[in-house]
Amino acid sequence: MLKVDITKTLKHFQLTTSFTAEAGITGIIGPSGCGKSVTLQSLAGLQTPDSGEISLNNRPLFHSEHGIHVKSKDRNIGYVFQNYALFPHLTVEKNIEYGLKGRSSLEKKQKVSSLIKKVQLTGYENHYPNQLSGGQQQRVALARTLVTEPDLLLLDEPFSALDHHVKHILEQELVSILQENYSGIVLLVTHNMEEAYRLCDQLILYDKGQIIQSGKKEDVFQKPENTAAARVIGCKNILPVDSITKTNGYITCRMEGLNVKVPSRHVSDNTTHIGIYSENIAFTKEKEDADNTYSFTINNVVKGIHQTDINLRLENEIDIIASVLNNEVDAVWHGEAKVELPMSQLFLLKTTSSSPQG
Ligand SMILES: Nc1ncnc2c1ncn2[C@@H]1O[C@H](COP(=O)(O)OP(=O)(O)OP(=O)(O)O)[C@@H](O)[C@H]1O
Repeated sequence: MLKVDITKTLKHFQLTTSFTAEAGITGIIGPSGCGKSVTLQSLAGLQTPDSGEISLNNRPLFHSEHGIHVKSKDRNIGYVFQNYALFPHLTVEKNIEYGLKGRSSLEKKQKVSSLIKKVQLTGYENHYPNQLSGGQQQRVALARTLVTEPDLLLLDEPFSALDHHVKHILEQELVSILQENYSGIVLLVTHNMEEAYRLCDQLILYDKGQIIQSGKKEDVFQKPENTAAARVIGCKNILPVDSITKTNGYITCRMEGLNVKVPSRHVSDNTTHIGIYSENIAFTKEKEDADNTYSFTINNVVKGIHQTDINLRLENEIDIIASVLNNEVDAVWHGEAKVELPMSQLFLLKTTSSSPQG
């Protein structure tokens, strides 16, 4: 198990992070510059926290009070960087072999050739990095790390340098390479929500150097707890609540004169906002006076390849964004539909100290 509890003063804020991670893929997600890479670098021993402790499988790697700071090379942690950082003057084989310095020639040969097979680079042993595609370079970087049999594998935006169309394939490749060849702990840094959801088991959400939520990925995406977490996971509608009334079985949130009903099991004393994914907003003709159903006008429409974002103004002048499939846009535009905020899709949020109001 990895245990982390560290602080480090950065340029614009203090990184204060405390979490544990077990075997499987744990994703660290958050906006650009929120401290994700500094966290990985601190684990790898490339940056030194100001205080706190880090241990891996009960072995202390860093402890500010006990003066422990295990050198980077002695931590048994593998690190795959954003740009793979392969040695340009070394062949695929030599790049992978690099991590095995000091081992016998026979061991090196066996381990390298086994890894080359596993990451499907047979035939490329004598190629140089600039003769490989982005995906092949990524596999060399992964092989170079896995060959050292690390206890912890750090992946910092491993897909950011790749074209969109190969990303999906390589993601699945990465998952199957890891499933077949690695049983340790993986920390994956990304700011791509879809990627995080597809690849990770557990998630840690960051904002300005703080953990704002963590847990099983399904829970984090389905039940964001605060406005900052909702923003990080890509919720486009985070609406301020003026007051809350509890009634039997549900609560009523008042927003600028509009009543929104929410199941009471979600209630929390310090709720400040309601959130709903734009994809979960519904349009309805039948339920004229149904709960959470409102008239609207359309402010503007942004058409994507498959999906359109419709910026709506509700009857009380609150603006929300609804995402609909392109072939459903006409029905919304020309119909006499009302917009519905389905009760089961709403979540109540509190404001965290690190998240801006509104
Ligand atoms: N040693 C350091 N001392 C002070 N500030 C630092 C140090 N290292 C990094 N920073 C700053 O800390 C902030 C967080 O950087 P970090 O690279 O961890 O962000 P990130 O979340 O990984 O961002 P991105 O997603 O863009 O890679 C940045 O403003 C960076 O300039």
